Amino acid sequence: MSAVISAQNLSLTFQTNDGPVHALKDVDLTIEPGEFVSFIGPSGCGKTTFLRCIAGLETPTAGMLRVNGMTPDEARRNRAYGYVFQSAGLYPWRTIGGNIRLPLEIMGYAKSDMADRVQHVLKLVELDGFERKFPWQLSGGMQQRASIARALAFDADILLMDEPFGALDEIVRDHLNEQLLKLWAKTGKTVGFVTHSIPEAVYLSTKIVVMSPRPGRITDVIESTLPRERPLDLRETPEFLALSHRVREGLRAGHSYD
Ligand SMILES: Nc1ncnc2c1ncn2[C@@H]1O[C@H](COP(=O)(O)OP(=O)(O)OP(=O)(O)O)[C@@H](O)[C@H]1O
Repeated sequence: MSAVISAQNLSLTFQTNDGPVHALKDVDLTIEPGEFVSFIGPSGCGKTTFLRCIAGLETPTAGMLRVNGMTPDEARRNRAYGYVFQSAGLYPWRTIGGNIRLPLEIMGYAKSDMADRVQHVLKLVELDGFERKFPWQLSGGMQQRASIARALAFDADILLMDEPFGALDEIVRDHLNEQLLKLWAKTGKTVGFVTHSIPEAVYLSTKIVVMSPRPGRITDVIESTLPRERPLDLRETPEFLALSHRVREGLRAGHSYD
């Protein structure tokens, strides 16, 4: 099986007025098809920068990065991924259906195909019936689901998600975590997911990447031992707590508390 994402000695240094910022240093990581990989670490450890490198939105200063065997730039032009941001980023003057359709319109999909795709992804995120609503008529959690639907609409096999549920309350977040796992099981996508939450990372992932800042680097890669089927109460099991403990220890070791 060939890797979906493969990074070797990947570094990215930003030149700023205050001198160089080592956002990523010697990052090595392989992500296989169908994995759900979370990136967790304190602010500034390079989580977003790494996701943006995968997406071809930042250019690494050293090392090798391949996405579906291509350079990130080629992969981006091949529409290899859908990207979900922290804020849903829906256009308020477009309906939910109109927002999901927008990338498809830009890519030149046929009208009937677009209509089918919109229906299909709305169903996947359990928003069927909301096509004609405007974003401001939906709750924060529903808006985030609509933005996931938009990222799914064009069949990219990679889903990159940058703290998509960070701004939501815990109960809504729990629900969306459950839904996301179901969606992942149904679609078989490879997911890269940035979070600050240990329970979220452990609950969702097949692999947890712990990162540390200054320079931004990977300090631990944890293969999950949890089953793929994950009811929410799995979070109270000893196995879940042991994984959480390992993530917390990793974060503690790399944290400077300033
Ligand atoms: N365009 C840029 N120019 C200069 N420095 C940048 C730029 N983008 C990011 N950085 C710096 O690179 C480092 C890594 O940033 P990044 O946003 O990837 O961290 P993060 O782990 O995602 O943080 P957070 O959890 O706060 O989102 C930080 O020190 C940040 O200030």
